Amino acid sequence: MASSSLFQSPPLFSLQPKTHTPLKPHFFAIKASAQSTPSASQPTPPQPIVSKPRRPADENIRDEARRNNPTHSHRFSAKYVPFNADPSSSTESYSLDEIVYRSQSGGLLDVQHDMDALKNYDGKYWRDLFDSRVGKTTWPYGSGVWSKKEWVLPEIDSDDIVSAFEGNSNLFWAERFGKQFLGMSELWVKHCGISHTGSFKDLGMTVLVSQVNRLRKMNRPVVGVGCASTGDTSAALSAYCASAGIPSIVFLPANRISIAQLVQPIANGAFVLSLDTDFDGCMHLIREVTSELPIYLANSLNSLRLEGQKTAAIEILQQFDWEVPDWVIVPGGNLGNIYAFYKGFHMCKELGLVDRIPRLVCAQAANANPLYLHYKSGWKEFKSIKANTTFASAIQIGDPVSIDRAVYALKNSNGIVEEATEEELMDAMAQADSTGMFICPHTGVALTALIKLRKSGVIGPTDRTVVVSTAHGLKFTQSKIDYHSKDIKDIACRFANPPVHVKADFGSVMDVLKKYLLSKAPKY
Ligand SMILES: Cc1ncc(COP(=O)(O)O)c(C=O)c1O
Ligand SMILES: N[C@@H](CCOP(=O)(O)O)C(=O)O
Repeated sequence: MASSSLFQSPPLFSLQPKTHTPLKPHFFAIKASAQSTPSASQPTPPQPIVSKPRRPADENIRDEARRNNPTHSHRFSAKYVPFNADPSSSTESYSLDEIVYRSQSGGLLDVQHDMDALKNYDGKYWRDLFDSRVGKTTWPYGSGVWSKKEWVLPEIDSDDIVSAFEGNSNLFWAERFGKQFLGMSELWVKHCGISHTGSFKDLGMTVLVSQVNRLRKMNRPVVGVGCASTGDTSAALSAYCASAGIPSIVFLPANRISIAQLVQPIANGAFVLSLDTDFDGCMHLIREVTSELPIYLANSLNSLRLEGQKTAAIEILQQFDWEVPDWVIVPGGNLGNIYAFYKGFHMCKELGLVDRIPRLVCAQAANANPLYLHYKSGWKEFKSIKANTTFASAIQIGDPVSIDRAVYALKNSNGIVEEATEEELMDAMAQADSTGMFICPHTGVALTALIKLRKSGVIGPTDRTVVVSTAHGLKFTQSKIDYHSKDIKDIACRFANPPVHVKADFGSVMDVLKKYLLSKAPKY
C-alpha cells in the first residue's frame, strides 16, 4: 500500500511489513419454571451469583472458585462430531480431550453439546444465569465467554481455564452514523475488537488455549500451539499461550500484516515464522506441520475456537435484553466467525432464550471474495481463488477452511453475502470514524455491505441492525494514514481529513481558524 507523505515516521525495526441487562436487584435465587425444575436424580444446577462475603485476604479468585466447587461435578457434556452429519446415520464422535481436527471423511468437525441435558432448564433459567454473571470478577465467569461455560466447554475444570476476562464488549449505538449516512435509527456496532489483544479472536482463543492447558496437565503430547495468521489469530494465540506458559508458534505471510499485529506475537514471546507466501500458503503449511509435530492447531479449522466465538452472538441478545435484532453483519475471511454467530443465535433459539434468529450478512472484500462469488452463482460448486491485496488485510483469504460452515449458516438464516471494493471499504471506514468511531478496514467492509443493502431497500430504516466490528482500529493506523494523506492510487479518498500545516504565528493561525469556523457555523 502507499506510504504516507504527511505522517512519515522512522521505521521501527527491520521486520517492517510492506505492505445485560442491568442486574435486577436481588432477583436470585432464581426459580426455574416447572419445566426447568431438575429431577431429584440431577445434581444441583449451576447457581446464579449472589452477593457474597469478601473472600479471605490470602485467597485468590481461582482458589475461591475451587473452594466453591470442590467436586467439580458436571452435568453437561460436549463432543466432536462430523459437521452437519445426519445424526441417524453417523455414529462418529470424539471426546474433546482427543486431538482431532477432521472427520474420518476429511470433513469439518463441530462441537456438539448434550442439548437434552441443557434443555432440562428453560430459557428463563439460562437468561437469568447468564445475566447474573455479567460484570463480575468471579472466576471464571467474569469473562463474557466463560459466563456461558455450560454452553462452551462444560466439562473443563475452572482451574484449567486461561482467561483475560475477554468478551462483554461494547454494543455501541451508532446514532450519528445511522442517522446521517443511512437514515437508520437502530444501527448498533458490536465492538469485538475492544478486547485484550484487539480482535474477536480472544473469544475463541481463551477456549482453545484452556483446553490445551487441560491436555498438557493430562500429559497429552502437546508441546506447543501453532497457527497461520493474517495477524489477529496470532496475536490472540501468543497472548493466551504466554499467559499460561505454553510455547506458541505462528506462521505469518511476510509483508502482509500490519506492524501493530506483527509486534504482538513478538512481544508475547511466540516463535514467529515470516513466510514468503500468502495466508492460504501459511494455512497449508501449518496443517502439514501440525500433522507431523506435537503442535496443536489453533486456527478455526479447530472447532473449539468457534465455541468461544459464538458467545458474541449470545452477548448481543443479552445486551438487547434478549430481544432479537433483525440483521447481523459480519466480515468474513476464513469463515469460521459467521458460523460461530449462527451457532450462538441458533442455540439461544433451541434452548428457548429467544424465539427467532436474525438474518445474517457475510461481507467480503471484493479483492478476496470467494464466498461472494459462490453465493452469486446460486451456491453452485465452490471455487477457491487467489486473493488480492486488500486494505482489509486480515480477510485476504482465497481458500477459506470453513466454507461449508459459512454456507450452512447463511442458508439457515436466510442470509446474504455482499462485497466491498477498496474505495468503498475505505470510504465507509472514514465516514464511520468521522462520527466518533475508530474502526478497522474489515468493519469498513461490513459497513459497506450495510450501505448497499440500505440503498437497495433490503434493510429498512427501522430494522435493528448490528454490524460486527472485528478488530481495533489502532491495529490498522497505516491504512488510515494513507487514506487521510490522499496517498492511495486510484482512490479519491473523498472523506480525507489531512492535518493543515500552518506558519507558527498568531495571524496565520487566526486566518486558518476563522475560515474553518465559518465553514462549520450553523446555517440559520
Ligand atoms: C479483523 C478480522 N475481521 C474478520 C475476520 C474474518 O473472520 P473469519 O476468518 O472467521 O471469517 C478476521 C480473520 O479472518 C479478522 O482478523
Ligand atoms: N484473520 C485471521 C485468519 C485466520 O483465521 P482463523 O479464524 O482460522 O484463525 C487471522 O487473524 O489470522
